[in-house]
Amino acid sequence: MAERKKIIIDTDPGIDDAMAIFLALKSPEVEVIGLSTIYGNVYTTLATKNALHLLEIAERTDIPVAEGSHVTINKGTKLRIADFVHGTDGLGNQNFPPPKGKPIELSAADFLIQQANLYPGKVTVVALGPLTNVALAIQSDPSFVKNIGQIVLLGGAFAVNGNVNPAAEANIFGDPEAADIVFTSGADVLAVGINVTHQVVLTDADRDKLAESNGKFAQYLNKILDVYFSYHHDAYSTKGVYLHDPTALLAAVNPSLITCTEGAVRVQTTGITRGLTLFYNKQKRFVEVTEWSDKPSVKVAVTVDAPAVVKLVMERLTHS
Ligand SMILES: O=c1[nH]cnc2c1ncn2[C@@H]1O[C@H](CO)[C@@H](O)[C@H]1O
Repeated sequence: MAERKKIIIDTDPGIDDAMAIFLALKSPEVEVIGLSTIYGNVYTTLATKNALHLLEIAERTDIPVAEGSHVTINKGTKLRIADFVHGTDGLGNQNFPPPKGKPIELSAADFLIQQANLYPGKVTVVALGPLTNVALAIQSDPSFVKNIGQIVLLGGAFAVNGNVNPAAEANIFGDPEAADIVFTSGADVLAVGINVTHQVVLTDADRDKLAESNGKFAQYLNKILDVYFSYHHDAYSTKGVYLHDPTALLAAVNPSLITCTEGAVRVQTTGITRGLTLFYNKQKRFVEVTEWSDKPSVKVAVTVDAPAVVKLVMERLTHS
């Protein structure tokens, strides 16, 4: 059997994060070597508690959790927390007991650096929240960009409206400066934006199937999904929920589920379009030097085999 891809999930759990984490643990193609935490759907302290809790539910307390930044890369403390999407506890207002485990001593950024150094070119970071930890790793270790295998990130709204406002998607909006550092770093980056994840819908009928399954993960997710479904029913006119984090995770597990284009991405950091991701396809040679001119290319997902993603999510989460 081929060597399993080592992944670290940088996460802000979060209902769809919980799905992605369980999915990763049920994916034989990958080995989860750690979770690192970040604010976004919840504050970082709660993200760490939730990450530990989810590993306890999965009986995988052998996997280390590294706590990430509590502030943005520019030390900003006015964070935008999406508790209205995930519940105040981030996990569908279920009042789970606190986890028994503790995070490791290393910070998330130092953990990412350590693991990239330990397995050069072999570690994929699947970043499911704002990109502060990844940007900190890039800033504090000049060899991180070379040592990290790939950064697969859920973020951006490429040529479509955002979900925070018409310009910005939530993870990029959470720390636009960090996102711009990651996109322009020269690392092997694959961005999966909401232009793609909005095509991947878990329907009410799928959820009924989860409810009927005796699987441990299916039962757990069925409970926490209520809040996520209500939010989607209110905010969008879809009959179901968007599978943001599971889609990004599966793009890392099996890249053939998506197609990509390549070019330079910059992030707007000021004004009413703060958090906007702007992709340049490098087709036209502009007369002027632009803010994109000398920037390395990244991959941006453009299509997804949505039925295949939903099928994998259902299969792997029901048979547990
Ligand atoms: O309307 C929203 N506002 C803020 N965050 C959202 C919204 N919808 C989903 N997410 C969360 O942000 C990421 C995708 O952008 C996902 O992690 C999702 O859970």
